[in-house]
Amino acid sequence: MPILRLALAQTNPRLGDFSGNISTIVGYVQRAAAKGADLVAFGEMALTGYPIEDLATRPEFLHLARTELEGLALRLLSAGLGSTTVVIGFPNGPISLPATNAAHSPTAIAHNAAAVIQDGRVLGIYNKHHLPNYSVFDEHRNFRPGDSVMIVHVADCDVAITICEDIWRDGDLMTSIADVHPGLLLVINGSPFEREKDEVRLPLVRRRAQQTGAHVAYLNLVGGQDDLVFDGDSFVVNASGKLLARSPQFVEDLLVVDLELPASRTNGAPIGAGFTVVQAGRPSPFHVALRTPSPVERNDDNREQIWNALVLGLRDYVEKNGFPSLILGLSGGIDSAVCAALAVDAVGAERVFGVSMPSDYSSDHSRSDAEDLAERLGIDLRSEVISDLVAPIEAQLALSEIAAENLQARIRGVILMSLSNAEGHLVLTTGNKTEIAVGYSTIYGDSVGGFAPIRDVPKTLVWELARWRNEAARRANLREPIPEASITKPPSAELRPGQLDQDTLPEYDVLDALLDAYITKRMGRDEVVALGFDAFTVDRVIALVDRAEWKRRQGAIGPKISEMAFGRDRRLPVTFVRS
Ligand SMILES: Nc1ncnc2c1ncn2[C@@H]1O[C@H](COP(=O)(O)OP(=O)(O)OC[C@H]2O[C@@H]([n+]3cccc(C(=O)O)c3)[C@H](O)[C@@H]2O)[C@@H](O)[C@H]1O
Ligand SMILES: Nc1ncnc2c1ncn2[C@@H]1O[C@H](COP(=O)(O)OP(=O)(O)OP(=O)(O)O)[C@@H](O)[C@H]1O
Ligand SMILES: NC(=O)CC[C@H](N)C(=O)O
Repeated sequence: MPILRLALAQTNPRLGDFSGNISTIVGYVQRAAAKGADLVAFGEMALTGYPIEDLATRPEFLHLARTELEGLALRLLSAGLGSTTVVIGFPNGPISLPATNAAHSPTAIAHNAAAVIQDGRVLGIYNKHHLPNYSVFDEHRNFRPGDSVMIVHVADCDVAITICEDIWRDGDLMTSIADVHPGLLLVINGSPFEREKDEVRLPLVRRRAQQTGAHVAYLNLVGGQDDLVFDGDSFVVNASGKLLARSPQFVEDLLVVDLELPASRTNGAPIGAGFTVVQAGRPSPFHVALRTPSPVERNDDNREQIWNALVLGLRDYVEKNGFPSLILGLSGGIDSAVCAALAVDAVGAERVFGVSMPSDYSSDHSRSDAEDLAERLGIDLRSEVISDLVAPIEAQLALSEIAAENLQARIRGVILMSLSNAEGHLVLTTGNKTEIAVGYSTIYGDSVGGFAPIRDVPKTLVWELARWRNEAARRANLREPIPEASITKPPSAELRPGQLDQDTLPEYDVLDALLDAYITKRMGRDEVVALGFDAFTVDRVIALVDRAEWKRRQGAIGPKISEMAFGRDRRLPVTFVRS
């Protein structure tokens, strides 16, 4: 049986940075070729970054992508890497610019595609069949579906190529692939992280292996792109679904494996309508057997995965947008403490700046806990007392009650944005998913900021993550980054004397369970009540959630970690009458 030496390049592209992405790609092909790989695969849209959204409707962008793809093929050839077969995701648009500007056309003009490159040329292109159009995906808006099945003949083996959503759907594509009996099904992905999604992907891939009788190589992107985090976690299973090799999550990686596959049935010759067969590899030279690495030991602790996803999402937002540093208000509470710890893990303590902004109602511990946090994290902390800034506005406008309370949060927002303008920091807004759900924040106040690291993290999970992060530090014999007092104190906005969150909101464990039913599980009011929640509380919470939609529309983006994040995942009208 022939042996295919397969390399999966789990890269972190920067969207639109063709020259940076191509340098990375050439580097990975070089490393893979040095290990004798016959085939090197890159992720979905690894050339451009993913998702490209409406850039897929811009002819100039598509034309540039095509030119860069052809340039990559020539660059690989001139670097002596021409004989290695490369599969890479890119947007496949019209080769020449149309006379009229197709960006104004309502019809998609491009395919979400994978190119097969060898000997300085693009040998073939596979266009994704199944375009996801749910959750965060809008691929029917931006792409046309493909209709041909692709088999690449390489190293005496047949390799079927698919892209991400293709393997999530039963039907003709999977059946057609099974009929050809390829040795390997290669699926290149841009599959965003969600907690527990790995528990869906692996069984799905195993099922496809058994259905097609082929080994399956699942290759994912890694990195943060706006509100999405790609976790990598690429892996290979054999035809019975046994896990052979696996890349780590949340870092770039090159996974090289030897796969003993059935000999090619196509021999690179055409096999009929609906199929594209690409003759790529020459018979592979004699391989010195490779010791396939045993699959990376996975720590299935959900909290660790979520923490790492949040860190990567924040780091890549900062680095890919070129921010030198981060700034956030430190109240001594748990949300700002967790955001600060994430920030330090993402970019290092020297690039994180905290501001304590006490008011007349701030407790002593709000200051001392913020100081303790800053000291533990090794970050800069300055103090800006807000009382003298609040007083004249409050007096001039004769503000009282909620208007006066919110003014304090707004003055803090002004301070943070002013320091951002003056010193160049990106402002982090510290709102968690629970508060964002019920609108428990001051618009243009504590919701001010450019990135929201925990916007998809419910309050009860914020506490769990804080405990996990401290445990991780203890296990490594390091100092716990988050003061215990910030974890155990009752949450308070401290906008009036003695204010507690629970004066206004149900207990957080009840509230989070209720929100999970209404938001994540999309249950109706009666279904939520039937779960055992008090009907009055259900009505009140649902009303708060629905009424806060306008605030969410204006909120900063942040990493998605759940199956139902606010934003692209959950799109509801602002103006509507609830019946
Ligand atoms: N549909 C809609 N479209 C456009 N605008 C709409 C609107 N509905 C209300 N508005 C506007 O919204 C304003 C009210 O919103 P906003 O000014 O935010 O104020 P509001 O939501 O009334 O009050 C903020 C709440 O958040 C709490 N808070 C504040 C700060 C921090 C924390 C914390 O613990 O982290 C909690 C605070 O205790 C209070 O309960 C109205 O004056 C109105 O102008
Ligand atoms: N005294 C303060 N000094 C600095 N920042 C503050 C202060 N009070 C509030 N903030 C900022 O406003 C955000 C909202 O804080 P608030 O205390 O109102 O509620 P919270 O949602 O419980 O947050 P936290 O758990 O961080 O206290 C804080 O996370 C912090 O960034
Ligand atoms: N890019 C895609 O096609 C992704 C869709 C797929 N179901 C996933 O999230 O893994």
